[in-house]
Parts: sequence; structure tokens; C-alpha cells
Amino acid sequence: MMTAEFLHYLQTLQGTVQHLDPMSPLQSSLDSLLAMTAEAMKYKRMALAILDPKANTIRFDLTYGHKGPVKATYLPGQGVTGQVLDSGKSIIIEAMGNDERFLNKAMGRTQKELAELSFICVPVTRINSEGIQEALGVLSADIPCQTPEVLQVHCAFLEVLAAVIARQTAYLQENMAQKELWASMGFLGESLDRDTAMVQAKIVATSKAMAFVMGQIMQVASSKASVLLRGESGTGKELLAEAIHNASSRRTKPLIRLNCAALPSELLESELFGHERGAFTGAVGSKKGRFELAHGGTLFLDEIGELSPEAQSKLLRALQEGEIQRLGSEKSIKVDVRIICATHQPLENLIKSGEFREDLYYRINVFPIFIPPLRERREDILPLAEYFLEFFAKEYSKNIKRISMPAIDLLTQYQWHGNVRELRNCLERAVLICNEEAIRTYHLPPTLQTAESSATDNQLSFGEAVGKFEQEILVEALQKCGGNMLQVARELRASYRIINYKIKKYNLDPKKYDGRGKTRKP
Ligand SMILES: Nc1ncnc2c1ncn2[C@@H]1O[C@H](COP(=O)(O)OP(=O)(O)OP(=O)(O)O)[C@@H](O)[C@H]1O
Repeated sequence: MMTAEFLHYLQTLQGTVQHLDPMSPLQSSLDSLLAMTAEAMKYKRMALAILDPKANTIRFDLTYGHKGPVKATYLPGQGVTGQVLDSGKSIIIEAMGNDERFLNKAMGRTQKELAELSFICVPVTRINSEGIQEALGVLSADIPCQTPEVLQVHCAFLEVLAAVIARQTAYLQENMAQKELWASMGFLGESLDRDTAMVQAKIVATSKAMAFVMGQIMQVASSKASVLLRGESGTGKELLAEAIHNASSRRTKPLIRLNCAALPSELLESELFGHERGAFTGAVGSKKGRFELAHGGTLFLDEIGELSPEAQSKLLRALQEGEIQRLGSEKSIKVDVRIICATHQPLENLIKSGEFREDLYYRINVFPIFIPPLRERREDILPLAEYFLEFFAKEYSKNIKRISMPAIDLLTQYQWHGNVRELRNCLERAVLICNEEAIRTYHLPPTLQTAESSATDNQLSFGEAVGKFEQEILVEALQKCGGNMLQVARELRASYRIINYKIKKYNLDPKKYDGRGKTRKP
């Protein structure tokens, strides 16, 4: 191969890698990556098709050179696309028009194009948690007919590109699964896109563990079965109780909440069951309890382990007989209420110590759902962080678009003992103090950077941490300024001498960043 050609391949690859590095929104960053590659390599079309594991079909998620969404899908093994996915091996079609394997199902190529184009299709794979290579999808390109040798080189180039985008493709595949989940949660029937559903349900559930939880929620929502949500504080129990209610036929009726730990036992009973005038000192009028208020709907009892023995007996009666009595009244009132309880305590231990009634436990534990702590479902951390970033940026009218890569590393390594609530608070604080277009490590609380709090043991000294920040700022500026150090100095409001010194100190190569300017569209 000519040196010039080789250089061109490398430069295009370098451009694409840099393109992916700053965490701009996934779909649009991959979209522009396809466009950039196709233009640089003179490909007529490019496509990334992803396997939808649930439906077992291959869908075209991103395309370049094709107007509108591609409706056609492939089954594994079907056509070139399906065969590449199935076998995990690339296929080169030298002439589209002369090869039976080529179905031309998706892009509607003309006869003229079929006569003039070659097709290269390579697998996008990753090593899964069991160490097995699995196919996520395929990357393909339509390329003006070339000699077999040249096509081989393009194929090798596309295989490297496929490896580069594997992580992003895995995210897209997970998003796909979530989209379906939303549609099925569906807020009954209508299919929703992820954003609409998120606004309605406000639940991010990318990990397999959370997808399982959401599946259980869908399973139980339509029944009247009592649900017991179990999980550490801040894992989202209340949010899920809301989701069960919203996905049930009771959604037009009230969802009433009561935190059993928030009130002393005397008040708690009157809150739950209501009271008549004069039932106790201070009961100047009669009042409906939460049970009555929830009639036809759902009652969510948080921290159920905190109920007093008296309240437990009354609750049991209400559940067994479907009626309650207000405090100070003999009259029974019929109530039709679905109960969802939540606890972070092991109720079984409270039963052993005589603090919780076993018969009540069986009543409320008809359908237990365990919500794993955030540290056991790390795939949810980044989508949650992005969701909270978007939410708080809007709330505080800040123009923050993304989270820098080093900050993502810190977020995903941290142990999150306060679970999603702690992550939410962390992002809210970061958005408040951030005046840039990205959340960076120094916008995150220092607790995220200590070894005890993180899943890794790479504790940084003060000097190392400062160095890391400096490097991060420099790399971002070099990327922005296409490696031009004078411009970097201006951008960072520092002298050229200092920038030159720091760049040498951190062993950065400004030339590495000027390729981007060349390969990018003007
Ligand atoms: N999967 C999720 N997607 C989006 N937001 C979430 C998710 N899980 C939790 N949150 C948010 O995290 C915060 C804490 O959640 P929530 O109050 O439901 O937790 P909890 O388990 O009921 O906590 P506690 O036991 O302390 O009452 C809320 O602001 C909630 O909206």
C-alpha cells in the first residue's frame, strides 16, 4: 500500500477516535462519526445495524447516505448482514449486483448502484461479563467497486472502526431494550419514545438488574396484589411505587403516601384511619384517613417496619376485611385500596424479635420486589447521571451539555452508599457550581476521589489530583483548538510559555490534535 493511502486511513481513524472521546450525546456523536468516515473514505453509504436481543432482529439504528429511517430488519443468518452477525466474520461483496447473498432489502439501491458498488460488512462485538465474545451488531459500507486487495484494506479499516465504537454500540443496544420497556410499561397501550416515557415515569433502568425489576413491576401492576418493595435507602422504592400505580388501572384514582417513620404512633393511626370529632384531645373536627383518601386507588406505606403493634393490628384488619374504622367511631367504612409497602429493614429479623407481626408480613409480602443498590448495577450510573444533568441544567437554566470522561470514571467507580439519591444530589451540586459546558472532576465532591469510597484503590495525592485536573483542561483545550498552542494559551488565559511547559510536563503531543481539524467537515 502507498504511504499516502496508509496515512489517510490512520488520520481518518484518529479523527474518529477523537470524535468519540468527548462524551457528546451518543446517537448524534455516532451519527457524525459515520458521516465523517464516509466523507473521508468516499463511501457512498454507511450503516450501523444493531441486534435487538429481545425481538432477535437486526435493526438499522444509524445510517449515512440514506434519507429517513430504515424500516427493513434482518434476522440473524439472513442476508449478508445476518450472516456477519451470526458468524462474527466480515464479508466482502465485490459487486452487489452479481452476488446472490446480497439481498438489497434495506436501502433500496438502484440497478445502476448495484452495478457500481461493492459492499463490506463487519461485525461489532464485545466480550461479555462471562468472557465470551458476543455480536452487538454490524457496521457496513457501500463503496465504489475496487480491486479485491483494496477492498481487503477497507475491510480491515472498518474492523478497527467497529472495535472503536463497540462500547457505544453496547450502550445503544441497552437503550433499545429500555425503549421497549418504556413502551411496554407503556402507560397502557401507546408506544412511547424513551424521552416521553422518562418524563412520565422518570425512571432510568438500563442495567439487566433494573430491567428485571421493571419486568416484575409490569407483571404485578395490573393485579391488586400487595407489593413489598425492598432495598436500601435511596434506591428508588417510592419512584417504583408510583410506577406500579401509574401502570395499573387505578392510575386515574389517587396514589396516597405515608411514611410510617415520620410520625409518632398516636398520630400515625389517626393519619391512616382518620378520626371523629373528640376522638382525642385536639380532634376538633372529623377527618378522613389516608385509607379513605386512597379509596379506588393505591396506598403507599413507606418504612413499614416502623409501624406500632396497634397500628399493625388495625392495618391487618383493614387488609383482611377491606374495611376500616376511624378513631373514636364504631362504624366500619368499606375501602377498596391497593397496598404497596416499602422497607429497607429485614422484616424477618423484626418478626423474630417480636416487633413485627408475622401474619401482617405474609399479607403485605404477596409480591416482594428487591431493588439492588446502585453499586451492584453500575451500568445505571452513567445514564442516571446524564438524566440528572439534563434535568438540573434545565431547572437551573445552565448550558451544560455533557460529563467529561475523567468525571465519568469517578462517577462509575464510586460506591454510592446513598444510592440514586446521593447521585442525584451530587449532580445537582455539580450543575450549580459548573460554569462550563461540561461537568468535570473538580465539580464533583472530593469524597468521590478517595480510595475508601471508590471501587478501585487508586487514591491520588493532592498533587496528583491537581495534575489530573490540569491535564484534563489542557487536553480539552488542545482538542478545541486543533492542537494550536497559541490558541490554547489564549483560550486558557495563560502565557504561551506556561502552556508549553505544562504540555511538556504531561508529555502531551499537540500534533495529535491537529488531525481533527483536517478530517472534520468545515
Ligand atoms: N431509576 C431511577 N431513575 C430516576 N430517578 C431515580 C431512580 N431511582 C431513584 N431515583 C431518584 O432518586 C431519589 C431517591 O429515590 P426514592 O425516594 O424513590 O428512594 P427510596 O428507596 O424510596 O428512599 P427511602 O428508602 O430513603 O425513602 C428520588 O429523587 C428519585 O426520583
